[in-house]
Amino acid sequence: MPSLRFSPGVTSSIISIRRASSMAPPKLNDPSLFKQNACYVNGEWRAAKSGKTFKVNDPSTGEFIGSSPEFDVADTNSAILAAADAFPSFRAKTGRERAKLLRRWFDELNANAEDIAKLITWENGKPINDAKGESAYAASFLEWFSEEAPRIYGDTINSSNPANRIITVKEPVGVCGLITPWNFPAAMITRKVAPALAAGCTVVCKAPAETPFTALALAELAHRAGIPKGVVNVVTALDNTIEIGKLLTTSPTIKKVSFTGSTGVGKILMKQSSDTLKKLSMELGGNSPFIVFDDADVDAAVAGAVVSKFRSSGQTCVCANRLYVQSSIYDQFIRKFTEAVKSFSVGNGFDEGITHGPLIHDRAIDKVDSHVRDAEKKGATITIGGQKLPNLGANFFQPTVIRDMTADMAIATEETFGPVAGVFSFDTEAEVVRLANQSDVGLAGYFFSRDISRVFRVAEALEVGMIGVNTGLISDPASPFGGVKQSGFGREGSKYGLAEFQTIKSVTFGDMGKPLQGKL
Ligand SMILES: NC(=O)c1ccc[n+]([C@@H]2O[C@H](COP(=O)([O-])OP(=O)(O)OC[C@H]3O[C@@H](n4cnc5c(N)ncnc54)[C@H](O)[C@@H]3O)[C@@H](O)[C@H]2O)c1
Ligand SMILES: O=CCCC(=O)O
Repeated sequence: MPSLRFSPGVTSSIISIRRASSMAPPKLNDPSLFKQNACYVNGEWRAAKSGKTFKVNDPSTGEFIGSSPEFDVADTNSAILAAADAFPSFRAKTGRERAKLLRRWFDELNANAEDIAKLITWENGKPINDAKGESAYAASFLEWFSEEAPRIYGDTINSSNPANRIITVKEPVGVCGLITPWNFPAAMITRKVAPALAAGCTVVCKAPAETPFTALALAELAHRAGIPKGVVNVVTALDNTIEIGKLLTTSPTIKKVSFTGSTGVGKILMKQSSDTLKKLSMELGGNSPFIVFDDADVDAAVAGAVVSKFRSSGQTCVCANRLYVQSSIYDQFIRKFTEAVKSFSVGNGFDEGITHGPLIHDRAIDKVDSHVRDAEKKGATITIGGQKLPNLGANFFQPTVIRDMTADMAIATEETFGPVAGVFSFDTEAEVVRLANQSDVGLAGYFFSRDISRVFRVAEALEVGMIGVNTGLISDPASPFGGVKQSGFGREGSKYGLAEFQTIKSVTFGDMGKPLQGKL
């Protein structure tokens, strides 16, 4: 298919259009990883009892990729029962045994990374190099938590009663319901499943309807790694999504729900979970501020803004959404940032040299377009991009930079989730911190500065769960990932990610006698 490249010196014009090598489906090295019409339940591949399926289309071409089962409540309940049956023996394994299973899954994923990347690009649209990066990122959670599994520690605590002794034991919370989004079809799953298994939990994962095939391929690799039947179950649905969400949040068998997605859906799931008082992790939407102070290295800030804003065509929850640049370097930043965006190549993620793919669907395009039109109408200036790209396909939008943004524009308060960088100007540190914090959500925040006291001041003042200082990329299995305010609660990755799947049991030993006193 055609691709579009931005030309230096010309705003948003096409300088190269070339044909893709082939519109044919990608060839997998191992075609058996492409699981159609079957979900993974109790170690087996099962169709929906109703026989119903839903269609999955390539967001780049609109072409049909394949069908996945439309699981209903009864089908999903069988997965919950399988996870419940598997729980007692899986929790009884030692941490070292669980570590070995996770490590084998990690090895399987790495051995099949090329195929997993192809599946990601096919159903999500991101460029193949980004998809390879995601496959490695997904594997990194399996590796990280394989290393955490044997290192689960409790405490010994001094009791208030001199005759007592207290210890704590970390236990797996139980059967977990996991719901993940399409923007990282592999990594959002392993970031939940790996700590769950490390802790000794079993899981039912509801894969997103846009990207089920990556999820099902991960299940196949878990199977090959020898993960016991029922420990990992992956179900898919489109029309029955809401019913399955209700089941996962109301079933008394499920003890924990971990959700990644929008704040609106997170609130619904949290309400539904209240009757059974489930443990919850909510990784929800963001509206990240990205601040450039005038003492910053401007070139580094531009590079950081490019990666933070335009990674996955702006479809990550930690993407910069509001860029604030200090007035004395505003014009310089805009010029360099616009130049950097001109070097992007937009097109089908399988094509050579493509840096940015499509958005996931037409609703995403409509939202992006409405944000751009709103800013334009209210007086902002587009320095590059700003239009849909129908020549490439229905889901393509030009990477866009907009200057002279003001607080009344939609981008100031709403997550765009697309390739649009709205750049605001500010004068003082206090002003920009106030603006940055004027948001209901608080997932990530970024700023560039070389003043060490400002670095600490601003990092402490921003109301977000994660901060990048002089970097636009903060994702790392070693770092706790999660938000504050209406970006949710709970952390993924790191030792805190494991704790989300554990409960703490205290054991008090009475009648232990008084400590020895006097001269021994
Ligand atoms: N904080 C994070 O770690 C993180 C990561 C990725 C995406 N996100 C957020 O996700 C949003 C984009 O993803 P989206 O538009 O697909 O989000 P979404 O909330 O619409 O969907 C996310 C997942 O939830 C499922 N879902 C939707 N409604 C449901 C319901 N009523 N019951 C059960 N499941 C339901 C969907 O099928 C999908 O699998 C953005 O707001 C983004 O910031 C957050
Ligand atoms: O979109 C959310 C996840 C992004 C990441 O882990 O870097």
